[in-house]
Amino acid sequence: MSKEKVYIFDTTLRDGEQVPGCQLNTIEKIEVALALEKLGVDIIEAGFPISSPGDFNSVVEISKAVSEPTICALTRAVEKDIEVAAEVLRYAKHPRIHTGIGVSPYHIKYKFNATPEEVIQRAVAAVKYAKRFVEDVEFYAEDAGRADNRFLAKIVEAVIGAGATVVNIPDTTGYCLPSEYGSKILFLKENVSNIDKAIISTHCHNDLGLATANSIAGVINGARQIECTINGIGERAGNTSLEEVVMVMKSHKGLNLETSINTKKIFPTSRLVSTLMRMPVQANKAIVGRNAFAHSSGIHQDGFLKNRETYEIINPKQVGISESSIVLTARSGRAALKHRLATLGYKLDQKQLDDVYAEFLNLADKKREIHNDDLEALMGKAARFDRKIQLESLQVICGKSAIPTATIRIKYEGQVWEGTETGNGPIDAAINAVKTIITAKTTLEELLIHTITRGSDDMGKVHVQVESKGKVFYGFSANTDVITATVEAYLDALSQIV
Ligand SMILES: CC(=O)SCCNC(=O)CCNC(=O)[C@H](O)C(C)(C)COP(=O)(O)OP(=O)(O)OC[C@H]1O[C@@H](n2cnc3c(N)ncnc32)[C@H](O)[C@@H]1OP(=O)(O)O
Ligand SMILES: CC(C)C(=O)C(=O)O
Repeated sequence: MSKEKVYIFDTTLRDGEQVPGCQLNTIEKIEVALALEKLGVDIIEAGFPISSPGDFNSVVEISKAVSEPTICALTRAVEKDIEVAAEVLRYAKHPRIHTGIGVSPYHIKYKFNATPEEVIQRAVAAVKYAKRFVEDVEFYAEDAGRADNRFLAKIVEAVIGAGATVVNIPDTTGYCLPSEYGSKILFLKENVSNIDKAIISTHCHNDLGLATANSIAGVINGARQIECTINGIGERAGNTSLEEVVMVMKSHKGLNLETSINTKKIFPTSRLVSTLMRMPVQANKAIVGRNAFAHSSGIHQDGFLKNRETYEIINPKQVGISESSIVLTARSGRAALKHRLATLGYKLDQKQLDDVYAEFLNLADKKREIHNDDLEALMGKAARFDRKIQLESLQVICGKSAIPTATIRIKYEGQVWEGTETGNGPIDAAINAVKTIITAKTTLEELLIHTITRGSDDMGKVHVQVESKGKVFYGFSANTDVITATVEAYLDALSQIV
């Protein structure tokens, strides 16, 4: 059975741009419009031309720049709005006027102080007026989500009779449950005599987090256009997210619905909109969030590494993300650690892996995320697990007005030794404390401490150079505590001398 097409009506530049702080200039809007064209959207709602000279100009320029998608301009059921929209759309290859009026009891009573019959008359008059200028006229029944279904059917039938090519049934306040919204669309399919002459469109807001679910309920029940935005931006809690509805339809083959979206362009378009609108995408946002394809717990990572589909329903490449990621944290297991170390060129046997894993967990408990350079540091350290002199404990007193003092316990030749010494700083005190135990004649020639600079919780890496009897020995360690790292690096070098 061939799939039915669902038209994607993108309103990022109209409903999305209504978000405080997300306003774009004309050049930025053209950039987004061109990206939407490449993405494959069918309709771009470019703006509300009567609202300001800037918006007027943007719709003109977008109409000139974009050739494939239909360019749509929003209006109220007001003649002047429609005239202005018609004027800008003269430049569009495929123009559409989107006009409409509020249809819920709240809108009819409070916004318009009108009767339902008067609202129907204004709706019909607006559609007829728009038809004078363009063939393609979409009618929106604002707040249809809270409107009485019988009244909605009546107004929808009247505007289709007046020439509307698309009827938009917005859940303006994001109130509906998916079952209610789906039934509303079905009700229109079954109770509007001329419904087959128009396409039914969904336009669902996300006030209860149900925008995607409601839009999908809409198409399951017969709507064939979804209004949506990149990253789900829009008035208040946002609009339906384009990437979500498109990927729901692509993933659920049983729905038998398709869109003309080039899904590989989803991620780049999401980033472009986020950057230009200065609107970060939440990390856990479906499809395009930073964590949407990131696996961070051991059981998931192990399953994912055995077979991607164990924990992924979408291949990230399908949406333009090059690969999934494995984030190493204290919740990661050996499988993930082994995998990452292998990508860094380390092949470990089980014993080595167990040893590094123990060190890894110690570090991961202190840091939020373990990066490759942390692992390189750990591996440098792990290679020396079997050093002759082991640090058992270290306690340092330091700070302003304190005499830097270190007490150290080290294990050497099966015995534990303790020493305490002062110094001109905590590192000097710790090295002096070691010298009270390991008395071999050595010179600490060089001590290099550097941090990996991801923040104050990062690891310090320490390299030392120790001279003994004319020969130079190198020691290395890494630790979130740089004094401990320094002593370990020093003991690493001494282990090669004694
Ligand atoms: C559901 C949506 O419409 S989403 C789009 C929302 N986007 C915007 O509002 C942005 C663009 N809006 C604007 O720039 C301005 O609000 C304008 C230019 C449209 C109107 O500005 P103003 O003339 O100053 O009116 P104001 O915004 O204060 O009030 C809106 C008026 O439009 C009326 N109105 C609202 N919706 C409609 C409609 N669909 N059809 C007819 N009239 C409407 C209101 O009843 C009110 O009229 P009133 O002053 O007679 O009570
Ligand atoms: C103008 C209409 C489509 C709208 O944005 C809404 O009802 O939310």
